[in-house]
Amino acid sequence: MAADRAGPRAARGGQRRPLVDLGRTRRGVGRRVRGATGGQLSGHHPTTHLLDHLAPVLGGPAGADHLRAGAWPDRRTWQPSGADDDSGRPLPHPVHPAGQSLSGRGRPAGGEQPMRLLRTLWLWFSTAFRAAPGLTLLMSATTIISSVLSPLTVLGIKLAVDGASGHGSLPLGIALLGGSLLLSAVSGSIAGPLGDTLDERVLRHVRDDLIRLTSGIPSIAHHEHPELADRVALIERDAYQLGGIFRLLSVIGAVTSSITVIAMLWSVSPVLILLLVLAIGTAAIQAVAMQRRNTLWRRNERYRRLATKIIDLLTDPAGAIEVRSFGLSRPLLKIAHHAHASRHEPYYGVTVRFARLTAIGWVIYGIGYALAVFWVFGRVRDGSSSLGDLTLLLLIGPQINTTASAITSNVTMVLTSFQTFDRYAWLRRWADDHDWQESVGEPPPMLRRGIALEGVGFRYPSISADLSQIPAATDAGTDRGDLALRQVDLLLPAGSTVALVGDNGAGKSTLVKLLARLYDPTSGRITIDGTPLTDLDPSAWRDRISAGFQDFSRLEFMAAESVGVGDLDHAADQELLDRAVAAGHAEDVVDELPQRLETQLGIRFDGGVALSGGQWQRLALARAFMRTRPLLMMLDEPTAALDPEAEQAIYEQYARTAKQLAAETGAVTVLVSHRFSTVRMADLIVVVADGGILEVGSHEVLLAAGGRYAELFELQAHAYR
Ligand SMILES: Nc1ncnc2c1ncn2[C@@H]1O[C@H](COP(=O)(O)OP(=O)(O)OP(=O)(O)O)[C@@H](O)[C@H]1O
Repeated sequence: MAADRAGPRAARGGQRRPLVDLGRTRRGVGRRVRGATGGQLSGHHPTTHLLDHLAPVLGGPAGADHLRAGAWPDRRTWQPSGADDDSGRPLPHPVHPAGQSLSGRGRPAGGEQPMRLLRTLWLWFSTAFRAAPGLTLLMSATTIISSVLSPLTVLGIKLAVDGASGHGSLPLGIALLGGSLLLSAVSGSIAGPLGDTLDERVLRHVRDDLIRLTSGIPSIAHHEHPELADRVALIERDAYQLGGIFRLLSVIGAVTSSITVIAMLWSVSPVLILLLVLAIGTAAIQAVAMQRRNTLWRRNERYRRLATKIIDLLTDPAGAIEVRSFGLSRPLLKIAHHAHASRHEPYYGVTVRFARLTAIGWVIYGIGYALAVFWVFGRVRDGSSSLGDLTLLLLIGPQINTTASAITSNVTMVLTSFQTFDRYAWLRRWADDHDWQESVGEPPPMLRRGIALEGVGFRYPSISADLSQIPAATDAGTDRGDLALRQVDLLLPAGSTVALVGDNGAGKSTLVKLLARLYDPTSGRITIDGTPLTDLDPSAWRDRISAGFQDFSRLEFMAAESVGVGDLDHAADQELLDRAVAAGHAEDVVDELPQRLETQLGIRFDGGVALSGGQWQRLALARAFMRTRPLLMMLDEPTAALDPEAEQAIYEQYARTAKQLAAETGAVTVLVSHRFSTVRMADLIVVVADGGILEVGSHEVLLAAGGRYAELFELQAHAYR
């Protein structure tokens, strides 16, 4: 069987779906395996499977023999996909490196470019001022002052030497020298600590803003798109570069000091300007190397995310059992090691290559400088230059390469910071464009007609190659293609309980997520009593939803909070809490806790207690019962971790709550379940298949119709007989 499966895969050029997909942006990417997932895994050693699937992600050979045999793949052949290998060879996957294009895939049109530049510069200025206005002004002044001080010191020495040898004004030289040394000492002593403090304030400000931006976006699309995830990770990583605006001013400093150096060299002989040119050329090689390394870091961000994910998996107690029992620790570590290597090795290659070039450059500069000193020495002897000229050249020698390095490294730093700011600005725009601010309507106090899906089609954002396409108004074709849902027309009548059934991957949970407006449909619309869901304020709508999910969160708070956050406005209402705990059949769980609802959950906290999967699920269910007037109650296989007795009790509770809510608010209860004994209690059963609706009707009607529902029901009933 395994061999059979390997055949077609091999024929497709080994393009297998990676287990951890971090950067693919084409059709089919990001979709979970549908249907017989277990079948796919069987026949493979789990480790082999894992490595087979990860190989394309890492850009290595599709097979995992090299790892199975314990042999490391030749890293020279392991260029990460999309990586800049400097060889000009075509790269295996057309990866869209994070941070290259900032609005969709293409570069912005010519007219947009200056505006974007101005917006980004404005963000740079305003970020520092918002974070620490006084400090920013002080640091800016200090930076400008210090940048002219050191050349002035040298000029002061030249004047003093010339004055002492009777060729100029000694007092002026001494005054200039003393004044600049004094100022230099003062500004130097405050610049360091102040600069660090300013950087730290800006960093904190940016981090807070990032959290606000990403958690403030009402949709969850940005958590799922690999390119977006890369960008957010890069902004977080490079946030320190968003530091004080004084860094931008230091470029002005570098320019002024180079003008001073040029003037001083010119005063000795214009030929000596060549020394500065030579130094700038060499420093530019250094700067290009730094840029190359930065580009590599950015391009290979996906490897860092992969390695981090693996380390998290290895250290997370929740995954520990599977990792250990499948013997995944070693292979996972190897993969993490390779991910790191794929990220670091090209970096080292660039570093070594450019280090050689830079060394040669500085040797040439050194020889040039020595020749210049001999030449000026000769001119002093024949009287065409003064002793002050020679002193100036001797003193300015180190200044020349410091100035050259300062110019290039400042320009590089500004460009890099600019790119980071550009990404930051892009994220802010993206958050702005996706904040659904235009949705301001309030949901009705109670449902009269119901919730309707009209021609709803949906493609997951992770499948959109282009970030600007989230959400995209694309057509829902007849072929499912990339669509998780296609042309769904369905009315969920007010006051009804609707059960969604269907195979794994049919689209049931996707429907539920759209009802909660975690995403907007790609086509078609959802209406609430005739009002488009997109017109309703997303928070106001979510305030009227209560939900229990299969993938519930284990909120390691105090037990009371873990339940209470189901309705934040009433999280401290003891009566509500007790009612919700009773409705979620979590009383036993709470009774067993040492301080009942006041107990800290989670063993990683002081005095925290561990709960079993079922106990966590009961608390999650209690959370779902906190809201008292929902318009929509969604239960997506919320009892998977419960024993059959508890499950039955919970469903009876749901039925009672659904009836009560139906009478009070006309609420719709949507239930996703594979258990037909539960499903049959629903008023309406919807059979979902391949992203569309196959059958709709009551249990009796569908059974009599003898279609897919009847088939599935019989199958399960037979299994229980
Ligand atoms: N976040 C996601 N990004 C991309 N594709 C997704 C995502 N979640 C689900 N899909 C894909 O959408 C399709 C429908 O998935 P959905 O979770 O809705 O199925 P389901 O009917 O709830 O399945 P199950 O019974 O297994 O829970 C599947 O093909 C799945 O691979």
